[in-house]
Amino acid sequence: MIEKRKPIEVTEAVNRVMTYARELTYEIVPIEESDGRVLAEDIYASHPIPSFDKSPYDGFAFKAADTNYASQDAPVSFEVVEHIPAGTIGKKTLKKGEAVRIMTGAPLPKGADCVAMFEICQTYQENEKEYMSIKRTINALDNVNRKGSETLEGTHLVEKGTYIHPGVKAVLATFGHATVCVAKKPLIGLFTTGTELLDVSDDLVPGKIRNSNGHMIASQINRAGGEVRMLGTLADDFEASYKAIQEALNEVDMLITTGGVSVGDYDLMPDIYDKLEAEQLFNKVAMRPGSVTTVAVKGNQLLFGLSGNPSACYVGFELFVRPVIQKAMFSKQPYPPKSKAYLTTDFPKPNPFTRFVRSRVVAKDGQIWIEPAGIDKSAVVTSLIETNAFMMLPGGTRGFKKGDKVEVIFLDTYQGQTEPWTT
Ligand SMILES: Nc1nc2c(c(=O)[nH]1)N[C@H]1C(S)=C(S)[C@@H](COP(=O)(O)OP(=O)(O)OC[C@H]3O[C@@H](n4cnc5c(N)ncnc54)[C@H](O)[C@@H]3O)O[C@H]1N2
Ligand code: MOO
Ligand SMILES: [Mg+2]
Repeated sequence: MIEKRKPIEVTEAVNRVMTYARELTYEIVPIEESDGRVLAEDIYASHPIPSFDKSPYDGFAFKAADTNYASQDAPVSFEVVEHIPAGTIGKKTLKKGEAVRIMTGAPLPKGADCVAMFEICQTYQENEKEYMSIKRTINALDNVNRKGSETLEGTHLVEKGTYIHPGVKAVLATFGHATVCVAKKPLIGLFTTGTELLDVSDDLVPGKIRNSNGHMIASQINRAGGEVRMLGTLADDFEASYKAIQEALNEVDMLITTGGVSVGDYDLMPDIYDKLEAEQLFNKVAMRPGSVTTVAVKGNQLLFGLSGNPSACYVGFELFVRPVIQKAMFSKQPYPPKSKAYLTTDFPKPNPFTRFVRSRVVAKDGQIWIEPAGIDKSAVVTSLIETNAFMMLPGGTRGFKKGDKVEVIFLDTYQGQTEPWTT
């Protein structure tokens, strides 16, 4: 008789794991290499934006008061005393009746307090001098992009733990961050286990399968922002596996194994954890797939024993490993965001445990819809092709109907949420 495992709720399991999640360290990289990294520092505005009063248009700058009596019948004329391209400071201080020809982005000259676009100005020459006339009044500060109007100096703009995407990068460049302080990627060791596993380049032979979990999890680690150390495949041999895992722990921040966590004769991971004297946080979770997911901790290192079944392995990673990676990289929103969507089709399966259906989410006619991405079985790999979300169906329910509103957990996003969602 094997020992019967006691399942715990998913939220409880996530919370137990997160108790051991800790922030790691940082490194400095050139801004060019910061895409997809995570900020390890808060970013403040080191100067106002704009940093000077500037023209938002190609046109003329002058004193607004000079147009007080301008009208269709009584245009007001200005002598154009200077041209100011962007990047150039005007030399003149404008006097009454004078204007400068100014380009978008150029600083307003001294004495000017407004801009008029070319389109509402007439230009002409007289006695080799350049003039501009205008037929309407302009108010002071009209068409002036004021210093600090976008951002005041000292404003807290980007929070430590933010994923660096093109918008964040633009702000980093704006404030002169040629190098960026980013979270060091947590180094995650990865073993696949199973005597049945072939390498991706091997020919298929009877009874064996190619190792898909290794490449899948490596890809999930990369997507989550971690760094993977591929440690290879372990045959189902206790001593060799124990030794390899023990040694690997010296080299990585955390360790993932796939397979060998259930109750089979060759499922060695539980005994390996025992021999390592690692404390098992749980070995059964009230979820499908991935119920056999086992997480242990040795010292301050987490050991994730993900299921061997591909879909279960995939779900186990997203629910338990990804938030730990996010936390390691200073994220204040480490959990995948949850919302609601409408089911496109009946889902008649009863759910004794909380079910995480690999699903495809689409926005259609102003609503979010969700549908299973393929066969809903733990051993299935092909349903992962179109998976961009999990449909989270609560335990104890008897199936759902087309049009029902269900909970959805998004996977293809770098914006997480602060609190763990509850099942
Ligand atoms: N008597 C019971 N049997 C099983 C139970 C149970 O509760 N009682 N749970 C089932 C569930 S649920 C799952 S999920 C699996 C979990 O199995 P393991 O995590 O122990 O994984 P393995 O036995 O090593 O492999 C399971 C399955 O996955 C294939 N596999 C393994 N590694 C890979 C890989 N790297 N790439 C692709 N496929 C892989 C392996 O060949 C097996 O078919 O246990 C059930 N059994
Ligand atoms: O761990 Mo199993 O995936 O629940 O099917
Ligand atoms: Mg097994």
